[in-house]
Amino acid sequence: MSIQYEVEQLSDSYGVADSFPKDFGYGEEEADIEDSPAPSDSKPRILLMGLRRSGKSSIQKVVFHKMSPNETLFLESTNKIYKDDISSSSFVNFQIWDFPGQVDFFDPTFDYEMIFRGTGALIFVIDAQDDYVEALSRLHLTVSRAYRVNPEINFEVFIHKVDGLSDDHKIETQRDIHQRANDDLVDASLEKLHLSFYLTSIYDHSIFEAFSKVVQKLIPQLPTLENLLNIFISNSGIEKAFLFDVVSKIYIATDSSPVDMQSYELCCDMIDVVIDVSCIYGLKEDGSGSAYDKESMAIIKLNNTTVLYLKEVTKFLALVCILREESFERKGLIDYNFHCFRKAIHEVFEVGVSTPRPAGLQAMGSPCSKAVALNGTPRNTI
Ligand SMILES: Nc1nc2c(ncn2[C@@H]2O[C@H](COP(=O)(O)OP(=O)(O)OP(=O)(O)O)[C@@H](O)[C@H]2O)c(=O)[nH]1
Repeated sequence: MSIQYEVEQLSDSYGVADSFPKDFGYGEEEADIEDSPAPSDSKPRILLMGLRRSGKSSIQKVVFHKMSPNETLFLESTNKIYKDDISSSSFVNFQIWDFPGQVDFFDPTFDYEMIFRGTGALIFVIDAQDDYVEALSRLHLTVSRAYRVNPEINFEVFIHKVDGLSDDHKIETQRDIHQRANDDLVDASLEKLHLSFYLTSIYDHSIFEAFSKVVQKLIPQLPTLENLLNIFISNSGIEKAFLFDVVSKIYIATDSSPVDMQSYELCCDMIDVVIDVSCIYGLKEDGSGSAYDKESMAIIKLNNTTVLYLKEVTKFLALVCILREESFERKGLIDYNFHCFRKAIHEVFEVGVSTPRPAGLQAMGSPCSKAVALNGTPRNTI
């Protein structure tokens, strides 16, 4: 599949970036369990828990630190809570807490009440390539304790390392784990505790897809974002659009049409290409500057008449669209609608969903509602 590649934001220098640009770097801190929480610990958090060697650190490094899966083979075992505050470089304004596999809930110094009270989602990682009886027992202990402290937590189970299983074995393993985990909850009269299950691996996009679903549940503006995307694509002749968190390739929202993994993977690959090329050619000689800013955009034309179109939305978010080449001939219309869309997104996050529809959305419902559809007939959008 040959591709033509136009990148608008190319610097005139050829500084070679030795790593992901600094403004995508984010603070990392290690702390003992006993450490008193710093103010930043008041942020909602996603906890990554599970037995030793289940894959927690690998997931965090691959998703939020652009580590290649093969490098995770050399990760050292975690013996402290590893708190990764990614909000400085990611839309995901959460802290990812990577717990060491041997956390003992009965340790009096372990303040699990403080931990669970500020938790938005608890991800329990199970190594599907290993015997998971002990993992299921630890899962039950963990979620039942967390639920008693904070029943609002979203409980997510990553059935991980499925790359080593056949398709039949994957389905059988998911069914077995699902059945056993829910039977344990019924036995403990915890039927109201809902577990969500995902088949994941760091060696494909399944881990990004699963994390996307986890994060979307924690975004109160999600319905508004989906509505904006639906209006945008229907008035622009676009087939599919994803709102991506650039650093993690998590999509925080998409339009209402079904998500097929091939489209999602194509968009993830486009983000990787754009950021990697921008890291090499988009920075100044001294390595300063940003590989991604409000001028960032990219167009990739595939040889199957599909066009991938990437546009910056905020410092952390990019819109990636998939459309037909003939639709892309109306780029002016698309860019005008994108302008309204981008303005509305900024207002949604500035104003929050609790207030009346922000002006940006009204723009989507007034000038943009006169946006001429691709077939040339104006139609109302809202
Ligand atoms: N095949 C496969 N291996 C994986 C996957 N994810 C992680 N691993 C491997 O599993 C091993 C353990 O990964 P870690 O991320 O260190 O596991 P952990 O849960 O953080 O372990 P502790 O730090 O001891 O708690 C490493 O060798 C990883 O390369 C996966 O999706 N598939």
